Amino acid sequence: MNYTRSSALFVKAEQVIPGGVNSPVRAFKAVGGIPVFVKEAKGAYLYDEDGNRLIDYINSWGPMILGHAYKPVVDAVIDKAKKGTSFGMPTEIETHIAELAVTMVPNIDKIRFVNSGTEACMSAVRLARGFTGKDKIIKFAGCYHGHSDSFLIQAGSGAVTFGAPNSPGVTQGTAKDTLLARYNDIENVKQLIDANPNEIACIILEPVAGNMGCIPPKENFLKDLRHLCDAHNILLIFDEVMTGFRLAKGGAQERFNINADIVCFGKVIGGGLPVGAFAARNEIMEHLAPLGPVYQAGTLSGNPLAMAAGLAMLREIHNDKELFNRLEEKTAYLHKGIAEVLQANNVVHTINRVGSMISVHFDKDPVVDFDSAAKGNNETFKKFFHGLLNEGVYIAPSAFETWFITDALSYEDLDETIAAVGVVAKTL
Ligand SMILES: Cc1ncc(COP(=O)(O)O)c(C=O)c1O
Ligand SMILES: NCC(=O)CCC(=O)O
Repeated sequence: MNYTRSSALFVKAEQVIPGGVNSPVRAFKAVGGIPVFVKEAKGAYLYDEDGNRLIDYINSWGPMILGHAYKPVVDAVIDKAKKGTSFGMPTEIETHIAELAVTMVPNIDKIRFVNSGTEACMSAVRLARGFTGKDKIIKFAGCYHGHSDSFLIQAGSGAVTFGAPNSPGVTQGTAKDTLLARYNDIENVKQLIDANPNEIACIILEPVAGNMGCIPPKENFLKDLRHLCDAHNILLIFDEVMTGFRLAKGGAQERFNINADIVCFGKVIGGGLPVGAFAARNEIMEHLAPLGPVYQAGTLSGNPLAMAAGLAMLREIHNDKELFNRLEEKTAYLHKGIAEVLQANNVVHTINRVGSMISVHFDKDPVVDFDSAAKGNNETFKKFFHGLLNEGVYIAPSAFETWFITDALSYEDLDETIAAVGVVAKTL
């Protein structure tokens, strides 16, 4: 593989963009080397500026569940763009996507659209505080809820990849209201609740963690959190920015049959355009401006292009009865294939998978929380990453990320990927 043009473009970008990237996870700092510059993408493939074809397992970090440049989504955006790109006034399409989302997702009456997952989670916590009249929140080490101040406390994803899970710039005043728990450890959550009686507004979590690799919730973890929240007048917030419209039509709530009080969305709901959303029952959403006193706003919120992309995407997902089965089967096939070749080459590993989220960890022990994820051998991961890139397979340049499987992947693509892992495994 030749990356001459990517290298040249990166040098130029570094002159005018910090680190040459507009989001840190795109940099290759944790694995070394030069980020690949994309020229275009179609279906399961990226085509970079040097003319390389890569099988894509990042998929824009989740949104492209049906593949890149998916025709119904692209057509909807082109059609809308011709009619004006932003009005700052209500449009009918906002109601259409809201109606569809409320139909697909359990236990929500109303949904408010914003521009990113960060905004969705930030607003959801403000709403929970406004609704309960309490200040503190519980979050889990290794979970990532975007880059707003309250969440950059032992945050996962790029924050941990680059060694700043507690970012400078977050004030002590803000940090003291975020209590930190261990993922999958219900006793730890109980201790925090007991130590802060009547002070906790909400517990926010990724119902399947995807920002420290993929970590499934242990049996009963979500159910026990639900019971604790009910017993202590705490709102349960599911951050479904990754899992929403990916693990099932109704996301993790449907898949695990647990109701959250507020649900956050991003990624898939925008079809690849900048969209986030948060949703809840009427009783909670009535506290939001202009109905209630909790303020939240946005010049570009509900933007017509973003709503057109999101609506086209949700319609496809809603109408395709077999989509989630296909995704599950493809991901299970990949899981089995990778496990076999790593085992055959005596590479110590653990693979986690839920639905179409999967991650490979270079450690023999189960990966169930942040500490066990951080134990993975990063030197092996670096070789694995670069080895796969050299074979034309693009995974996230960090061990603290999940792979996202797209329906555009064929079984030939999966076989090619497994063969590439086989080649790389010999070098680990
Ligand atoms: C679970 C989760 N929540 C929130 C976010 C923040 O979303 P965004 O990057 O759109 O701000 C992300 C990813 O970025 C995420 O994975
Ligand atoms: N796990 C990483 C993400 O989901 C977000 C990507 C970004 O921050 O650019």
